[in-house]
Amino acid sequence: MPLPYVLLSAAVSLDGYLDDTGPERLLLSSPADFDRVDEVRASVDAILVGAGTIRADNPRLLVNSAERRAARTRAGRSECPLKVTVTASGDLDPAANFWHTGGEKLVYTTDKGAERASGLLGSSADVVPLGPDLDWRDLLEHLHDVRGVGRLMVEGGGQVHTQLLRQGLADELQLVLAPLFVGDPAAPRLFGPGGYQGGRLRLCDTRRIEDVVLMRYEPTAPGAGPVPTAADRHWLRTACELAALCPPSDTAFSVGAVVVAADGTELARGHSREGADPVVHAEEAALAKTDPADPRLPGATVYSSLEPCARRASRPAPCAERILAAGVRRVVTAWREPDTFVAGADGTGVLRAGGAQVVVLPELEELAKAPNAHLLG
Ligand SMILES: NC(=O)C1=CN([C@@H]2O[C@H](COP(=O)(O)OP(=O)(O)OC[C@H]3O[C@@H](n4cnc5c(N)ncnc54)[C@H](OP(=O)(O)O)[C@@H]3O)[C@@H](O)[C@H]2O)C=CC1
Ligand SMILES: Nc1c(N[C@@H]2O[C@H](COP(=O)(O)O)[C@@H](O)[C@H]2O)[nH]c(=O)[nH]c1=O
Repeated sequence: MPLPYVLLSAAVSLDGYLDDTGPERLLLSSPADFDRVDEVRASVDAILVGAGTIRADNPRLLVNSAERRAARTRAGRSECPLKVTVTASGDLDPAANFWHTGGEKLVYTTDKGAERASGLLGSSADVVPLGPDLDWRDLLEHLHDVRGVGRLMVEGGGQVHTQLLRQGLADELQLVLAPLFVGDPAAPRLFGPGGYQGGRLRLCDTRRIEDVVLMRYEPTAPGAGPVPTAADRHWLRTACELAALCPPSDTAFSVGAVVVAADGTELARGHSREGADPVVHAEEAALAKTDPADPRLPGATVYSSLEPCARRASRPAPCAERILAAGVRRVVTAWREPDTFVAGADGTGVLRAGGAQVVVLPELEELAKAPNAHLLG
């Protein structure tokens, strides 16, 4: 199911704290950085904070620039993004600024929390119970499907950021490092203890903004099971984009593939008809660049814009078999093979019979098909 693009935004001290324990919100960003945050707010459909941040900061979470609000209105959007919070207790102060500024407000909670939140807030917000416990994926699906949110900015606090990152639901982290120390172990930290992705995140961008530094990171570690993560979507999109590099053909699909280790390290990438080989397939080209003895292959994921082939005339081994032979046991793809060249090709079936897991992301199917439009009639 498609989910919103989830952008985590936070500012931290040099010792990793989000705030101090004083009554006022600690300003970690510089003035120009707060303006950057305002620009990001103006670009999104919704902003989410945890109930802890509403209690601690009493935020308004508005687009502060009149020009940016006007630009949103001109584009047919609401002046300010939808404001969203999460609570299990339902214990929300009805006098908080959150409810009395900006446009629509939405509270995600549990069945139990909903009674309390609805009683306290009345008509100030839509209260949506998500069952006995709050599942983040359900929340994001609801935001996407019911509220039409394509891009979500999450402005903390630490509990919320930690859960979204650990559950593989964050597409991007925009982190600002501020040149000051908090030094109080009772203060809230950005990320709490627990299991995170192995390996390193990808550093996409850094920017000096007055005396703070903005770092943009993307999680890279593939998901571990049948449920796709934000990193899975990222890598599959990369595979789909690689297909644009294929020399054109009227007799074969244009496909891109990437092989990624469990810690998010890219092992190889390839595309159809790469180099001087007029018949090579994307997965075959990518796997040819890996070392068959690489101990990371059994834990790796192959991303392929089109389902790996099950039969082919041009070479003895189809890609589904090559993937199994390489020891890879997880494949993520956007598009099941149509009957255009091979009737009833079922690479997914071959892979599953060989013990590999195949995850299909239909939301990227159109992107995978785009360089093949001339073949699809
Ligand atoms: N420097 C920065 O960029 C930022 C700093 N901050 C700081 O962070 C601090 C607040 O962070 P923190 O204390 O971690 O609080 P959070 O804002 O992360 O909110 C935590 C609360 O959200 C609700 N919640 C979280 N996860 C779930 C779930 N899975 N199901 C249901 N409800 C859930 C709970 O509410 P309930 O208790 O009602 O059940 C929980 O207590 C403040 O001091 C604030 O100033 C915040 C944002 C940005
Ligand atoms: N302190 C801090 C942030 N805090 C965030 O800003 C929110 C308040 O925004 P507003 O309602 O516009 O005043 C607050 O609830 C929290 O999410 N953000 C940052 O980029 N940098 C900072 O240093």
